[in-house]
Amino acid sequence: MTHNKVTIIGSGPAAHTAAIYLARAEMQPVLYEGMMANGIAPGGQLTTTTEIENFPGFPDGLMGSELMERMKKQSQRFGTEVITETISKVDFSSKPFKLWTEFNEDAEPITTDAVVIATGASAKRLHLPGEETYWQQGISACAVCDGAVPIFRNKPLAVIGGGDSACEEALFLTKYGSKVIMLVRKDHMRASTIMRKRVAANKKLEILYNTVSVDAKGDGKFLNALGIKNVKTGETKDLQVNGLFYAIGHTPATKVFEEQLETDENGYIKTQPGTSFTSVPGVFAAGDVQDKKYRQAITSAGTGCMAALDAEHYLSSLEI
Ligand SMILES: Cc1cc2nc3c(=O)[nH]c(=O)nc-3n(C[C@H](O)[C@H](O)[C@H](O)COP(=O)(O)OP(=O)(O)OC[C@H]3O[C@@H](n4cnc5c(N)ncnc54)[C@H](O)[C@@H]3O)c2cc1C
Repeated sequence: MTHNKVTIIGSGPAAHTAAIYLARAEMQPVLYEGMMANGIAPGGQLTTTTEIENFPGFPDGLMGSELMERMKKQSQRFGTEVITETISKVDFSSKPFKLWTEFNEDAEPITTDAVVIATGASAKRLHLPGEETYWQQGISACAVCDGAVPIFRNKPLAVIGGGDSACEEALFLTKYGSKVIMLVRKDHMRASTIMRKRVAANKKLEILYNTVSVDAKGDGKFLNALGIKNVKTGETKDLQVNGLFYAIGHTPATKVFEEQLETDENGYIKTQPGTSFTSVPGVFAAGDVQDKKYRQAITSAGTGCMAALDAEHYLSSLEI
C-alpha cells in the first residue's frame, strides 16, 4: 500500500506553488498532475493560452506552457514526486484519507495524511463552428487576461453573456476596444441592477438582446466576424468584431469531491475565509477550484502557498 504524508491533486499554479512550499518544508509531497483530467493537459489552464503578460517576474512575458514547465521543474527540484495520473475517487470520511487513480478504482487505495486540492476549473464555451480555428486568435474566455493584447486594441469586440461577470468583462473591455457589443440570449439581462446601470451608462457599450452567435469567422488567422441570429425573428447577419469573449461561467473540477466536501451552489469547494480550510480538517483547497471571483494565475499561486502553509501546520500538529 502506498502512503503519502501529503498529496496534491492538480497541476496548475496553485498545485505547483503548494508543491514548492511543501517540498522545501521537507513534507515529501506527491502531486497527481492528471492525465487530461477535466479535459485539460497537465499544467492546467495556462497550457491552453499563448503569452502571459501579467505574471510578475517576467517583464517580457512568456508562453503559458513555458510558465507551467518552469513551475513543475521548480517543484521537482525540491523533491516533489509528480505522477501523471488522475485522481478519480476519494474517501475523506476517515483517516488516513483514501485516494484512487483513474482505471484503478477497485485496487488498494493510496492513503495520505493530508490533501491539497488544486484541480482548477474550466471556462464554459459554446464550441461554435470556427471556434477552434480562432481560439486565442480573437476568441477568449478571460477579458482580464487577454483584453490588453494588441489584436483587440481599438477594435469592435463582442461579449457573450448576460450576468454580472459578463457586464464586468464588457466594462473592462471598453478600455481597449473601439466598441463592445454584449450578446444576450434573452430579452433581459440576469445581471444586478447596479451592473445594468453601469452598462447602460457606458457609451462604448451596446446590448443586442434575443441574440445568439452561430459561428466564428475570419481570414484563417484571426477572427473578424461573428454570425449572429435573432432568436425572435430568426434573422441572421454577420457582426464585424475582432474579439469574442465568453462570459457564461466556469465549471470547477469538483465532481470527484462532491459527496465528500461542502461545495457552494455552483460546485466550488467552500473554504473558510482567509484560509484554505475545507469542511474536512486535513483537506485544503487552493486556486480556481475554490475561487469564482479572481481566477488568475497569481491568485491561484497565492492560495497554493496558503494551502501548503496550512497543510504543513496541520501535519506538524499531528506529530505532537
Ligand atoms: C485561455 C486562458 C487564458 C488565461 N490567461 C491568463 C493570464 O494571462 N494571466 C492569468 O493570471 N491567468 C490567466 N488565465 C487564468 C489562469 O489560467 C487560471 O486562473 C489558473 O490556471 C488557475 O490555476 P489552478 O492552479 O487553480 O488550476 P488550473 O490551471 O485550472 O489547473 C488544474 C489542473 O488540475 C488537473 N486536474 C483536474 N482534476 C484532476 C484530478 N481529479 N486529478 C488530477 N489532476 C486533476 C487539470 O487537468 C488541470 O491540469 C487564463 C485562463 C484561460 C482559460
